[in-house]
Amino acid sequence: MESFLEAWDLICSYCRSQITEVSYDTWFSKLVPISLDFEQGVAIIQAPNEFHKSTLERGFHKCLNDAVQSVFGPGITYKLVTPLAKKEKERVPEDDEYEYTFETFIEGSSNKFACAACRYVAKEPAKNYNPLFIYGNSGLGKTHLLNAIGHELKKNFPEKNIIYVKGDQFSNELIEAIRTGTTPGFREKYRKADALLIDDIQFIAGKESTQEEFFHTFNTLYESKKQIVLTSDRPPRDIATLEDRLKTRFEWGLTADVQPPDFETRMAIIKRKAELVGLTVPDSVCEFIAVKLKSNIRQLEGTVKKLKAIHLVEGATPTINTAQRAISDIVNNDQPAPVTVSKIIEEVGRTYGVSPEDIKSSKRNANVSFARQISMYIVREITQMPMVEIGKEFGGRDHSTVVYAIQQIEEKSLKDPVTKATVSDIIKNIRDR
Ligand SMILES: Nc1ncnc2c1ncn2[C@@H]1O[C@H](COP(=O)(O)OP(=O)(O)OP(=O)(O)O)[C@@H](O)[C@H]1O
Repeated sequence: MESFLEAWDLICSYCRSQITEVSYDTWFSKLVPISLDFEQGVAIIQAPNEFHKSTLERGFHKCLNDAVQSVFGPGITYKLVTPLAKKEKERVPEDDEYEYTFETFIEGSSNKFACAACRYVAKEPAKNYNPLFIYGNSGLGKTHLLNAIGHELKKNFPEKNIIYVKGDQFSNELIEAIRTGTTPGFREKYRKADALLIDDIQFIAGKESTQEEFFHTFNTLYESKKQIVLTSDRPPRDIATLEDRLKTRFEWGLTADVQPPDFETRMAIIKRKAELVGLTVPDSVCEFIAVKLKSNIRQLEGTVKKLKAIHLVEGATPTINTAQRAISDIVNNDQPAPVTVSKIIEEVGRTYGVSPEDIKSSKRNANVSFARQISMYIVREITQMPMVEIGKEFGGRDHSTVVYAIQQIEEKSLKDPVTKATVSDIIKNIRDR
């Protein structure tokens, strides 16, 4: 027997003989053998999701364990893992995951300036570059750099209180604090930070109370000489619905951008990522990937991980062919998820502090009606759905209500630049997510 994949057929046959066909098809047919570690005595098997994994562990542990031992002998057990969620927001360390530190960050001309600024801030917080504002397109390393600052600050100043938070998480926490009457606690938490690192600050734009709260948090921290680092997909002046007083403040310190990496940097990243997952990739294959994927480091990394998975399952050394396969998988998986009406309603609701249920309800309070009209307008704008269908999505409303709502927003956008900018920001947020 040459590979885990061949042994896997035997494990499957064993399981099939122990349980019903329906159970087998439902729970076992979607499992993927990942690797076998004789030293640790464990066979790693991938389940499609957490629900699948826990059902197997609860209901079929004995069957799977017996199957693994009948093939590999006693002493070998199994471990179920699930794939990492796409564009995962909270980092979950996995076996082949590495920390987001300066050591694992590859520098090149496209990010040299931003990286130097981050290193400086981690060494000399709140000295010269406060706030530090890093911006650039998706997948170019902003989150990585922000976390690297966090790690380094912790190392250099273990006693300091360093807070890392996403822009939308800050906003959600504030909404929850207002709902539960715990805003003093919320304020205290953020205003007591020695360094506040906020990822994707653009998500607070257009949200009135979040911006108001953040304005005061910013002032308190800035005046008491605490470091603030922000990341965004755009420079402050291009965040349309960000209040002017925040835009100005964000530009008080240093603004640095990260650009797509050049060829040499892409090559270095591919090689380093391969090294980190313990995979040898021939130079010709690295070059092939670097020529194909130019604008997103997340995709470079995904391709290397995919090559590693192919290597583990098929035992194949990476070739141009396998790289081609890995790239098309990654690029296809990286396509944005289709925009749904619920996603639009959710984003509008978040911006205006109205719940999605209220937007779809028959409530007529001014703020709810306005959020509903905006939602209808954006649904039409993004999906081009027929008016009748849009009406159905909003609690079975008549198509004339939708026509009226769209007219209202069109007129208001012409007269009121804030509405216009808010709508375009919401659309951008929805498309970027
Ligand atoms: N210069 C680099 N060296 C090594 N790894 C990098 C580099 N740039 C990005 N990466 C890796 O690429 C992946 C995506 O990077 P990251 O999440 O930091 O991007 P981002 O700019 O924050 O994207 P988004 O705006 O979509 O959140 C991460 O796994 C990160 O480690």
